[in-house]
Amino acid sequence: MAASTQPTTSIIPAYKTAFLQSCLSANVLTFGTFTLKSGRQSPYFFNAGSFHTSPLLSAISTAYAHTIISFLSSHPSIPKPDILFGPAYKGISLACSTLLELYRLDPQTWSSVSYSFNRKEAKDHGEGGGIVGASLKGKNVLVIDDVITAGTAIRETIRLVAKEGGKVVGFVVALDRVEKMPGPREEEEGVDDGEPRMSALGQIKREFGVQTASIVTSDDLIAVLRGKGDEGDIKRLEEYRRRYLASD
Ligand SMILES: O=P(O)(O)OC[C@H]1O[C@H](OP(=O)(O)OP(=O)(O)O)[C@H](O)[C@@H]1O
Ligand SMILES: O=C(O)c1cc(=O)[nH]c(=O)[nH]1
Repeated sequence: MAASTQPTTSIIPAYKTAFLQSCLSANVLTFGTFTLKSGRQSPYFFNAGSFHTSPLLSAISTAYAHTIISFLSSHPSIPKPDILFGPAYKGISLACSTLLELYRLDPQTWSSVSYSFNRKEAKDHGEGGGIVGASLKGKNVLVIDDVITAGTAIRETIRLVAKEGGKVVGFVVALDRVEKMPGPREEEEGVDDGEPRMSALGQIKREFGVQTASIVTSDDLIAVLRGKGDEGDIKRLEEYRRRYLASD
């Protein structure tokens, strides 16, 4: 039989399209000059805090829940998580609302899973300590966060979970900015040396053996923005991406 000459089309899952639409309606992407956690100056910023109404919170947690379910089913070696952990601050509401959505979709699997998050400042009265929700001791922890850029936050979280006696078994973000890891010069002086480097997400996989997934990447966001956003904003975004785009 002759090979088909039809171009192959990839099917985008409905939850991903719905999530991208809700990113547009929530104006989750803003343009300007933003100093990131890594110190990079970015012309765009993904603000997960924009998902602050019930329909938007439901849209983002539905997208996380479907991503997590397909992530776990495509990585059968990942042990069943005991905890969904959301790093402060933005991870907090995301972990809580996503756990509810996972329970709604599959109560049998998710009813025994707890949420947990850290305090940025430890509390020295009442229950005290730096963790709110379930204890991490001896637990398999699935981390969910809003965005990954240079990977500083997930490294801090892996260290924190280990200090609390748990083990990070997976990491899921809404947006992978697909940016390269900072080199030594960037870490010391904040200056990019122009060398190609692996993405923060790829490096986390390689260094810690932690499997990762994202709902969308910056490519997906740019694709939906094209033709809708301001030309100058998109041009600056693309210039920035050319500079920091990861090699993997
Ligand atoms: O991959 P990275 O370079 O670490 O950047 C991404 C991290 O930066 C932000 O955290 P931040 O602590 O700034 O924000 P928040 O308190 O608003 O959650 C964001 O929520 C990610 O956790
Ligand atoms: O790298 C960051 O700090 C960062 C980037 C981004 O797009 N959104 C965000 O909340 N933080």
